[in-house]
Amino acid sequence: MRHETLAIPDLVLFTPDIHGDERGTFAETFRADCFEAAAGAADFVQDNQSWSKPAGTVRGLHFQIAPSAQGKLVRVLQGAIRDVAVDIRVGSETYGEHVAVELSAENWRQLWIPPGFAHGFVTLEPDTAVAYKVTAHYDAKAERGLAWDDPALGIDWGIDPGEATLSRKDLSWPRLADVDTVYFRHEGSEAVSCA
Ligand SMILES: Cc1cn([C@H]2C[C@H](O)[C@@H](COP(=O)(O)OP(=O)(O)O[C@H]3O[C@@H](C)C(=O)[C@@H](O)[C@H]3O)O2)c(=O)[nH]c1=O
Repeated sequence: MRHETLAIPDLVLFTPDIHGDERGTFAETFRADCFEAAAGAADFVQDNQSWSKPAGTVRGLHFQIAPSAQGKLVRVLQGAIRDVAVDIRVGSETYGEHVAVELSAENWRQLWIPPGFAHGFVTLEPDTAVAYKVTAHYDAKAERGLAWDDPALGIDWGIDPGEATLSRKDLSWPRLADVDTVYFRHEGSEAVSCA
């Protein structure tokens, strides 16, 4: 399992080693020891999976607030996504900035998004299945979101906004500047190397 930190260093991109033979492929998709060495300890308590029919489906931008704040380890089982994490930790040098990474069934990559980020993705292919582990249970009362097309966030989703497929809920989230509650504060953290 290889890993790299991204432009916002608390985000970690993992790439499993793929073993191929005449039958197909094998990969370790999660190693607690490697994860902890790269990103710090996390207690995953729930696995989620979504399937999106049309390409151009946008889910997000989502986060849960305390006491149900979630870290998420995201990967793609089928198809491809542009996965986006927005830093919403007040006091962070990268507050309001985001990282976008392509995750696909083909590249096997996984993105670790710790608590303190809003998360969303757009599907780049029809019939895309996304799986992710989370560090806190689903808590509908703690669900919050940001407008996916907030111009201040400057996210390039790679699609014509008129062609995006979104849930009604995801069309109603506020822009970041209109959120006047501090949900997360930045507390410095440091990624260490995976053995
Ligand atoms: C997220 C979630 C949803 N649900 C239910 C609520 C609802 O009836 C249905 C669909 O929920 P949503 O519309 O929120 O699903 P979705 O838009 O796919 O939500 C997900 O989006 C991505 C971007 C994330 O980051 C996730 O954490 C999660 O928020 O599933 C659960 O039962 N458990 C869960 O953990």
